[in-house]
Amino acid sequence: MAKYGPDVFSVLAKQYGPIFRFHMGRQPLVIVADAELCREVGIKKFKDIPNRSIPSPIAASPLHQKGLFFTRDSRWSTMRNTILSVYQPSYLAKLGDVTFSDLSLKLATDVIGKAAFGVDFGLSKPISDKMNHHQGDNEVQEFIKQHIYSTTQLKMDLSGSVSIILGLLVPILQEPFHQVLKRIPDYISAVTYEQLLAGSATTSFTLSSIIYLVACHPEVEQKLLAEIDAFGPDDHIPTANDLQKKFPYLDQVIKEATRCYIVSPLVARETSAVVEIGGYKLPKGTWVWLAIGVLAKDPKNFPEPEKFKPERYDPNCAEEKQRHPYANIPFGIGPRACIGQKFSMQEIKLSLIHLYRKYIFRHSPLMESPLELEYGIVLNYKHGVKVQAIKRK
Ligand code: HEM
Repeated sequence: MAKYGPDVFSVLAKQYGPIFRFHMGRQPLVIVADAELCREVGIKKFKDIPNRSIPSPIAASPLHQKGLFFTRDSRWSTMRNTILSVYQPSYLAKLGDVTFSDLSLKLATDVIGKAAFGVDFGLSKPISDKMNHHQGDNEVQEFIKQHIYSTTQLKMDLSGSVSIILGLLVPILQEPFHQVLKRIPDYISAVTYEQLLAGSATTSFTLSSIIYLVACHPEVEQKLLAEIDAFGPDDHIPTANDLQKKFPYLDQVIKEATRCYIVSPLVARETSAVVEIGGYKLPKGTWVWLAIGVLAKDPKNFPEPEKFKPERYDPNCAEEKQRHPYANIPFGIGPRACIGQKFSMQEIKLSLIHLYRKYIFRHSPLMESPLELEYGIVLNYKHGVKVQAIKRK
């Protein structure tokens, strides 16, 4: 099998069309790579395909199966409603000011730490502050260190055989995860840990993508800085409402960056009854994987899909008006979509506003070009996004 890398589903979609069937061993699997069909799966047929089915080190842990990702039906909906209340925009406003650090994973982990656990991990504080900061239990610090290690070091090998390509992990890579999960009952439940897992690597990847893309598009940078500067002086902190309404260009930049670098190229479901999608009758127990990474690069909806053009999301632009509403769904689709969407959008906006008020960024000569990606728990930058920060004014 050729070495495909993260674009494996684009290659398969070109070969087999927007919906194609597979078997993984005896497990029937359907891959969907078209906006309209994804809508059908996500909304119309949701009742028939409620739970996830991507094999992963997370799914392998019996403890984690108690979390939101892998529970079903009424238990899932009770849990989800409880958790959702934490991630309302007004809740983030109450958390106060967040300072961006060059390590966005630490920043994102800190923010979730405060929101989900009410604990200040202090990861993104300068070292001098950390010395004075109440660190609490050493074991908690050790747990967080392991968490950061697991989120960055776990790899899915997408260049191996089909079964590996389709998401199975080399068992040895599961070990760091098991180490982390073993510690959880002492501190927090599986559900809260899930928030940390789902909310840190994803948000950090998106922040890094934006910094990377804006740094090599001076016209975008100029427009973005103008919008941020026009909001007011540096000590004028935007409210939740300001973030939603007063930064339309920043919105476009974030949407376009999540399209160019989609953090989770696959979204998964499993049929719990016979169901018909796109003319196929799928038996109960079929895995349905939505290849949302392929959608995001579909030239029908995004002409010149490889180009970074935030203006394509301008509400007045013809491209935006004609586009299928589910053409780019980086947070998934339907009742089972990401619970942290609004929360992470606010977190990303607030971080970027703070950041661009003080700095602009240029690519470091130490960074490879083009950037190399790899699969971890979600998509990740293989060698990181390396930039030089230049102080403004
Ligand atoms: C840029 C940031 C993020 C991206 C791109 C992202 C993406 C996703 C995607 C694609 C899914 C699967 C949706 C589906 O199956 O239809 C998902 C689910 C989920 N996300 Fe996020 N996510 C982000 C941030 C967050 C944050 C900050 C949190 C927590 C605070 C979070 C918590 C969750 C949870 C708990 C689920 C499972 C929901 C369920 O099964 O009902 N995510 N996310």
